[in-house]
Amino acid sequence: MIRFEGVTKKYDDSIAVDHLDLEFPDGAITCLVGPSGCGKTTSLRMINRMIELTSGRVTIDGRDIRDQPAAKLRRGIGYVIQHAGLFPHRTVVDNVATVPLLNGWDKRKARARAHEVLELVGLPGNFASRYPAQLSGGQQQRVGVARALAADPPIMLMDEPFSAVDPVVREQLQDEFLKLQGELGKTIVFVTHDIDEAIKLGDQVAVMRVGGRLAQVAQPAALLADPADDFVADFVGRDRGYRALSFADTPSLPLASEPTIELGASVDQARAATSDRWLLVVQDGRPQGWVEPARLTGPIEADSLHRGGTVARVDGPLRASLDAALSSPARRGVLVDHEGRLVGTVRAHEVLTAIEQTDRPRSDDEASGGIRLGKERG
Ligand SMILES: Nc1ncnc2c1ncn2[C@@H]1O[C@H](COP(=O)(O)OP(=O)(O)OP(=O)(O)O)[C@@H](O)[C@H]1O
Repeated sequence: MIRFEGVTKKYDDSIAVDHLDLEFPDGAITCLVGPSGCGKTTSLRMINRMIELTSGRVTIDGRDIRDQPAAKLRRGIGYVIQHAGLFPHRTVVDNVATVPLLNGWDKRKARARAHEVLELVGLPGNFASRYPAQLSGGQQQRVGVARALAADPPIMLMDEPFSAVDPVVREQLQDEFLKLQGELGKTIVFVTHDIDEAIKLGDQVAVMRVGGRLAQVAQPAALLADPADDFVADFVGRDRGYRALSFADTPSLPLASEPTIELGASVDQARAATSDRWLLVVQDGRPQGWVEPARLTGPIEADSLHRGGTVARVDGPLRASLDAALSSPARRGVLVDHEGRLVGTVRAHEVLTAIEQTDRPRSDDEASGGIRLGKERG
């Protein structure tokens, strides 16, 4: 457990972090989020003593971080930054082997470990001998994460690690990161200015305000349901009610059975299957997309499908079901089981009725028993 007690950082004429009291539980991701200049990076860097605090105390497992040399402290703390910060003249494998080598491992063992963690972050063998410039932004970030993991530190500090890549890659990196964390269970401090990222990744989210003060720390669902004040409410955004649905499991929705047609079926078969404008196409029971039978000119092929519309897991969050209903050209949201097989369809108003009947996320979780780890993620 990392603990901040009255931690303050002053520069000549300004306060970057002001009496911060905060706990970062073991095995959990704590996101520090807030507007530019609110002291997120300063807080993060005080943990590995890249920045020395002015007053207060930071402890790791009860031990003051100033009780040991900074270099030794840092060996137990991985550090990932925006743009990865890789050494441009070293190959990927040598970049990743850096910390194990510094820790005194022999070269062969360090490289073997580097290959192992590269595999973990989804960069198989042939990437190892490339140079950073020969990788995409997303791949460079993966190398950055691999490098931080190489010495298997219990703590990882991550400073906007995914913010320099495009939104699609970012989402992919976030998903992979959550999966990896599910296996590794590190204690992670994750700085971001993006509240959506904080809510998606954090087991707990600490919102900071300019002046380096803590505005609120809570689990994501509680933060959305019950922001402490106007600043937090504004920061988490006006659509927070909708986003809170990510944490509400789908109660039993009134599912309708949906007529379907197999991919490859003829025009006549499609027209006979429904009198509705839209018909759902499946392959081995798995929804593929919608067609309009009246417009078909030949057998149903993959590229004649209207692919608009998401599918949602029947046991997933309400937000996904609502998305599925709203994005479907047929206005019927497609729900599938854990293997992607069609279970039925639901309409938006039926999801909204279910939402009306759902309890709002509780905001007093912390008070009633500490933070809950390994929450379901929506
Ligand atoms: N070396 C320094 N000297 C003086 N002031 C500094 C120094 N480093 C940071 N600051 C100030 O401390 C405050 C907090 O900076 P910090 O980088 O921690 O913010 P941040 O929340 O990480 O911002 P951003 O999201 O823009 O990176 C800012 O007002 C910044 O200008």
